[in-house]
Amino acid sequence: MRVRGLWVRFGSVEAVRGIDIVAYAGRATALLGRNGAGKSTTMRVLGGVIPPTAGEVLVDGVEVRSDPLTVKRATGYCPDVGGLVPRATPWEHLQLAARLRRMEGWETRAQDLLERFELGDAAHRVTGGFSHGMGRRLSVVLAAFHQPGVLLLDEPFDGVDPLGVEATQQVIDDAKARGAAVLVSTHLRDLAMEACEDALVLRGGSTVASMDADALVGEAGARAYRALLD
Ligand SMILES: Nc1ncnc2c1ncn2[C@@H]1O[C@H](COP(=O)(O)OP(=O)(O)OP(=O)(O)O)[C@@H](O)[C@H]1O
Repeated sequence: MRVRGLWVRFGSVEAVRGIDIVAYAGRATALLGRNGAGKSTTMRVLGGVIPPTAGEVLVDGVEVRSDPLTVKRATGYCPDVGGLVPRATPWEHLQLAARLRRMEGWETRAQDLLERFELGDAAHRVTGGFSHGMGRRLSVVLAAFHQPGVLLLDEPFDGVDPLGVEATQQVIDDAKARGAAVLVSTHLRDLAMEACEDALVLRGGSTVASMDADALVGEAGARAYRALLD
């Protein structure tokens, strides 16, 4: 996936100001930055939820504005908030996703993913009654379900317990192993550095650093990251 000069404006607010991203097959990139830096807005454009004001987003050589449906098919997107139907169960969410994508034999994978995320017992409970962490876990399951070529996870670890974090890391590893490009937006630098090879730091809608994730590991990484935020 390649993003060139992405610009997103909401009225007078310039949420994203000319970001470039290259996400490689089989690798994960962490999207970091303070509140309001433009991470979720970037993810929303890549997930096909909002159009870019300017710039180019290419997924497998297809431009999002000219063919948004193909790009949506190729991506799996876990939004930072929302995305779940309160009156539907996890199983119904997966069933709908499978039908829309004409997936054959989806039931085994659905069951396996729900169990990996310890949602097996809740498979037939409406999501309106879910805790925050359960909702996050289901959103990751839904993003990864159809084994997309681009996996977009916006705050996947937020409020998720250690077993859920482990399952999410596993989903990221599986996606990389089958050659997907993964983008993870998060405030949890340590977890991001465990899962990602590359890191991109945003500030005020622009990229302030693009680096090897190793550079942001541990105490030295925390200091380096802090310095980029000021
Ligand atoms: N729909 C919208 N209308 C107006 N302004 C918006 C809209 N969505 C985002 N913004 C603004 O765009 C900027 C970037 O927001 P965004 O949600 O992308 O940041 P973020 O890096 O994801 O922050 P956080 O870490 O708090 O989730 C902020 O100033 C925000 O107020």
